[in-house]
Amino acid sequence: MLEVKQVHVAFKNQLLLQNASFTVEDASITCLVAPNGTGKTALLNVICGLLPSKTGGIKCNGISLRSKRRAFLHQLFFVQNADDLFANLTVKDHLRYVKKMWQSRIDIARVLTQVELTTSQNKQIQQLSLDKKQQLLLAMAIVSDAPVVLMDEPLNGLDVEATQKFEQIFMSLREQGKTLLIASHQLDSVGRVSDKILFLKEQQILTVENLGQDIATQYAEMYLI
Ligand SMILES: Nc1ncnc2c1ncn2[C@@H]1O[C@H](COP(=O)(O)OP(=O)(O)OP(=O)(O)O)[C@@H](O)[C@H]1O
Repeated sequence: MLEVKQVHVAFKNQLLLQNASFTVEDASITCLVAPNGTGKTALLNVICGLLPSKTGGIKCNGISLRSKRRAFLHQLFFVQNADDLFANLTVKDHLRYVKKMWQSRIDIARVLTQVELTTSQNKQIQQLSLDKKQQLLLAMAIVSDAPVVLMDEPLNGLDVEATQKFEQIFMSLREQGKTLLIASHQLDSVGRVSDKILFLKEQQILTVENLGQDIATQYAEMYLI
């Protein structure tokens, strides 16, 4: 379980999160939804220790980020932006690196097949289209075998078929017991895969169970009306 308690994030004159708290249950998919620039990426960065929170604390499976940072980070894999991949390294280089860093036993060849990247495994990142980079980021998360995966806009740049494939992989990871926290603007996908939705509004997190209602309508009521 991921527990975020009373985090506070601000940049210069911009307050993004104030005493924001929520939990993410084991073996679940939680989606983080909010308009551009409200702080979704900042929150993911706080959870994985890349940005400090002035107050509160974060625990993953009972391990505190503040007091046991290394053990905490071993529990997580953060799927960041495709721009953060190393341009001159290959797909396979990235997967080998993750396997080593997370001391994982996951078979890279199997994951390459799962995400349909086998034929691109020896290509450098600079040769890849955005959808292939997104496939690689997802593959890295799977190879890490981390119990908790944070993803920042993993569906950006994907067509309908690739989006469906990603949704299936998210759900199969949940079946395997993985915990996913996904920031996304793709509200249809959010509706199909999430157990809970976190709406970031007025520096707070509002948690809503996904009971099959229309997410776009909820989003409009929350932010547009
Ligand atoms: N390192 C930083 N220094 C200063 N301001 C920052 C920094 N990182 C983000 N911001 C600002 O914080 C605000 C929130 O940014 P963030 O990227 O978290 O939003 P977001 O909800 O993820 O948006 P999007 O949906 O567009 O990805 C933005 O106004 C951004 O310019």
